[in-house]
Amino acid sequence: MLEFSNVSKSFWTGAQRKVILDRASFRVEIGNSLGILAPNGTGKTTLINMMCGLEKPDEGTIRRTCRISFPLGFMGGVNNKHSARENARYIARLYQLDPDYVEAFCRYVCGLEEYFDMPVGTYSAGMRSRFSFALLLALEFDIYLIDEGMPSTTDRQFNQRAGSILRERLKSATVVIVSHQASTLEKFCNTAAVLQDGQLHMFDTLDEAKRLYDYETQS
Ligand SMILES: Nc1ncnc2c1ncn2[C@@H]1O[C@H](COP(=O)(O)OP(=O)(O)OP(=O)(O)O)[C@@H](O)[C@H]1O
Repeated sequence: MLEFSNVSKSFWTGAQRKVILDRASFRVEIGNSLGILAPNGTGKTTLINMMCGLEKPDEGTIRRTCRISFPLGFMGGVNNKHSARENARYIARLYQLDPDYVEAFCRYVCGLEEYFDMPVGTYSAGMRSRFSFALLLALEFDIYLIDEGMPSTTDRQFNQRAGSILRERLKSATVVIVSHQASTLEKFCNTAAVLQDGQLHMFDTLDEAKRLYDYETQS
């Protein structure tokens, strides 16, 4: 379970205070995937970062009673000077997993061939996103955090391989996706919310959330 209680977060821009969350309370239960709709620039990334602990709230408490992933695409834990192989083995040790397994899994999923043994700093953006996606799938979490949908890579084989592993994983895992468009949430979420003026409005269905979101973004 992931729980926000009276959480507030804002940024001072020099000219004004940008409010992201204003005493927001909500809970994500395991088995109940949540999609959050919010327009660009309103705080989706900040919210996801608070969920996994990359960003601290100004006030309130965030309780995590299960394994919560880093956001899909996050490369903060990856060292560019080291190869995917070295990074995969190092991160496996941090998570107390078998380095041989994590290395073999990532090598198979991301299909980087000889680049898997070359420094991550030499990778293209698409190769980096394949590696970070493979790493996320190798680590097994209870709740997966996804910012704006899947990484878009042009490698069809990778998309098929990673997509089918993710679909399998999501049968037993829970996902929180933040996006500015409802179509990204449709495939994965049972419940939905709209982030608006610092409040997270929760709905039982995506259709209900869409009605508020469409009304707000079109008015
Ligand atoms: N450290 C910071 N200092 C000041 N302002 C910040 C900081 N981090 C984020 N912001 C501002 O807070 C707002 C929300 O940022 P955030 O990246 O969470 O939004 P987002 O909804 O994910 O945006 P996008 O959809 O464009 O990716 C933006 O206006 C951003 O400029």
